[in-house]
Amino acid sequence: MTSNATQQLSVLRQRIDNIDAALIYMLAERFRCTNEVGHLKAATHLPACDPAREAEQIQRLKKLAEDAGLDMAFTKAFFTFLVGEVVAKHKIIARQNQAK
Ligand SMILES: O=C(O)C(=O)C[C@]1(C(=O)O)C=C[C@@H](O)C=C1
Repeated sequence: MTSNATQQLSVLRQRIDNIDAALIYMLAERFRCTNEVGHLKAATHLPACDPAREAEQIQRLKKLAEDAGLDMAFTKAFFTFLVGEVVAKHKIIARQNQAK
């Protein structure tokens, strides 16, 4: 590898590290928010999962992904994985509430 290529790789990796840090902080903030939703749902006996809301979110994300030039299949898979984690956490909160 030339020293120019090494320098370019280093600059790109620094950008990647910054983006990863932003993603981690954004995800943590999203989970803090969904944690509040989980407590609200448990207290009001709402189901952990809301398929109608998820369908709306996927439609919205489809438009955002198109505009941003992000692959829709990846976007949907990532969203499905993320919401699956949220629903699992909602269910844990609901069980903890029932045990009180
Ligand atoms: O909005 C809700 O009702 C949530 O529980 C949050 C959330 C999400 O992570 O965006 C998670 C589960 C639901 O099925 C829909 C959306």
